Amino acid sequence: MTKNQFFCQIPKAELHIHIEGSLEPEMMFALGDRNNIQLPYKSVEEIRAAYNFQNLQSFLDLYYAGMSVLQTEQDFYDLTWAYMQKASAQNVRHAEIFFDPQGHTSRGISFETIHRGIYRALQEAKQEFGISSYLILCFLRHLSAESAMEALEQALPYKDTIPAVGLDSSEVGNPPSKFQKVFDKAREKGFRTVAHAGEEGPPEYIWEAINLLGVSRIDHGVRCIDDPKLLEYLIEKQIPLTVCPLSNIKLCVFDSMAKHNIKQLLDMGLCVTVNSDDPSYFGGYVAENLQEIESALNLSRQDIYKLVKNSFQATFLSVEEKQTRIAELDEFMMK
Ligand code: HPA
Ligand SMILES: [Zn+2]
Repeated sequence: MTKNQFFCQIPKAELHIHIEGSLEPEMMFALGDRNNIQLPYKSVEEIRAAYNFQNLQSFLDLYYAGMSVLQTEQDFYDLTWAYMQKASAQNVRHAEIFFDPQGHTSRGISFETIHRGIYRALQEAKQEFGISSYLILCFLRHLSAESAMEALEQALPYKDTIPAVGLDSSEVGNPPSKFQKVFDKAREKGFRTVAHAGEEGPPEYIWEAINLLGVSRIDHGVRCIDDPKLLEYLIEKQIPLTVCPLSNIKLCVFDSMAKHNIKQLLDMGLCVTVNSDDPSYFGGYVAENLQEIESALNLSRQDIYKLVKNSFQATFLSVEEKQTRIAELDEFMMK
């Protein structure tokens, strides 16, 4: 088995994927044509060439512009189905998938249209590929808390199909505390919570996500390294971090993969997991993320096993479901 085959075939979970960030340039063009939306690019190559980012915001500007081609239920279905096909090809057994409804409702698209398209693709992927999945509604933190509250209200009729809410978009200047009331209401309604924190923002934002938003996981969280007390807490409570290595390099969170701190965090005993974030924009799905860190950081087979096992442990699946998937992983490792 080649390395490439190993990383594709090892059974895994993905816990940090923005479905809108899986929009490949080819589909962006096709949907633009289908919906008569003019893109500021002449070709797929030109789109790929534009993906040179200096920081999170320079990426987000293109990410929100790219979303404009998503108009109909079928568009959301096609986007999600393409991701699930890719996930199946990389033996993702379970995915917890972010979507950004405010990025679409602000363009006049109904919550129902977005949800129906995405959810239908997830149900079909369960049937066809046996991949289980959960949806996580992300609030856009550059918008107001009132706007987030409105998105939460819109989601209530779909509560049974959206087990958790999260927080994404421009981090610095938009701390978790801004959304405390929204997250209080979400938890009261039975949603679990997660939040992007400590990607570009300081460790204090990670503390706020834990103490004010009651999160079960931190998305990114790599800047916890600057706060020894926080490291101790994350280790003791085994609060998972959904780390996205290729994203961190593309958005200049680290200068190079050799300087990424994921191996250090793993060795310290944190529950770190590997994920793709926005695979179309950052140049790789979850298997490529695993393979890149393996070679840049000299990871052992045991390190890879631990990272992948953590990914199942950190899901919102039941204890029994986790055990079943970890048994499948153990069987693969013994082959
Ligand atoms: O990595 C990210 N960080 C914050 N917001 C995002 N929205 C999509 N991807 C990201
Ligand atoms: Zn993200």
